[in-house]
Amino acid sequence: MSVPLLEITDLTVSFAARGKAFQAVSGVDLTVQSGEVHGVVGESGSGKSVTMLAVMQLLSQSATIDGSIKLGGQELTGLSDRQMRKIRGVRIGYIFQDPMTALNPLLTVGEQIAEAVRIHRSDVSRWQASERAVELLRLVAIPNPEKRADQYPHEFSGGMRQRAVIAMAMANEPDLLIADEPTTALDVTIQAQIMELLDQLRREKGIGIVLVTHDLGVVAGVAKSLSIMYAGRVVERGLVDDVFAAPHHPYTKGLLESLPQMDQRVQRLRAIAGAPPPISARPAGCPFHPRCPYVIELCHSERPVLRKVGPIDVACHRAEVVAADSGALQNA
Ligand SMILES: Nc1ncnc2c1ncn2[C@@H]1O[C@H](COP(=O)(O)OP(=O)(O)OP(=O)(O)O)[C@@H](O)[C@H]1O
Repeated sequence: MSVPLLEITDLTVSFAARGKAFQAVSGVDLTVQSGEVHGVVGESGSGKSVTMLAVMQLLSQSATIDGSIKLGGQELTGLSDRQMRKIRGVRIGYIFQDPMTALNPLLTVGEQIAEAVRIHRSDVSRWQASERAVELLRLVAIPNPEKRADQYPHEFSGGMRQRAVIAMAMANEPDLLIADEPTTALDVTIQAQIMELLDQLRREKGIGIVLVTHDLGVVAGVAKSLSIMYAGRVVERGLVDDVFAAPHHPYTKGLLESLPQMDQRVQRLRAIAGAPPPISARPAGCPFHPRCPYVIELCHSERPVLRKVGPIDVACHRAEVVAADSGALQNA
């Protein structure tokens, strides 16, 4: 097998507060291959963004990173700021949640994309960069890109703005695109169009994409593999088809059951009761145990580690029972 595009091994990120260190992310392993979309899914506070910001080395000074992060085999932890600048925006493109924070309201969209090109390429003239901006707007299927390049962000709709941000992230033909909740602020139809665009970039450019989201439904159509995060850890991972066919972790099963489905037989959606724990108060044993319908005594004291059950890696003492229930539901 070729070298993975992104290989995170045993990543732990801690934040210092009031003289103590709290782990936001603990022992995370994550692998993304070129040409695939990998979904990273979990509720707010599960550590998705912290993991991705660790890859970009954009975490605050109070963060300590342990473990290994390799891009195409090259270790990123320990690189200087100067070295990381050559990786950010060039080999890795990052799409933030809210396009308005990524766009400067005072510059035209074309100027901003051109700037993203020129910041890393001193050999590109102003004129060439403007041409490239138009080309990139065309790549992300913005109609009439020559005219659109001269407009300001407020003249774009929400979906168009997100396309412009994707164009900016693609400016230097990165190998990896990290999309952090790229469709949260958009309505469902536009969401689907943005997902289609990301999938098209994957197919045409062969890039790897990490799609960060709290919504399992978003990854369903576009990701090949996924990691489910809870309380700073990966609790389940595998191919999307396998996980959807029979989730092995009660948390994943809960996320799936709270999704609206087209062929809805169960009329009422079930949300997972309770809330994820804050980093300062993560429970002993399995971090999900206070919310888990499958909880047994063991879960209070012993934290389950990821293990292989069928085609899936899962961190749950009761994975076999959960999988059997999930499979039974599918076949009902
Ligand atoms: N700079 C920081 N200092 C202290 N704690 C932090 C810092 N940044 C993040 N955290 C904590 O780390 C945990 C994980 O946060 P993270 O933003 O990665 O979650 P997330 O899964 O991406 O959620 P969301 O979907 O809300 O962005 C949270 O409990 C958060 O409060």
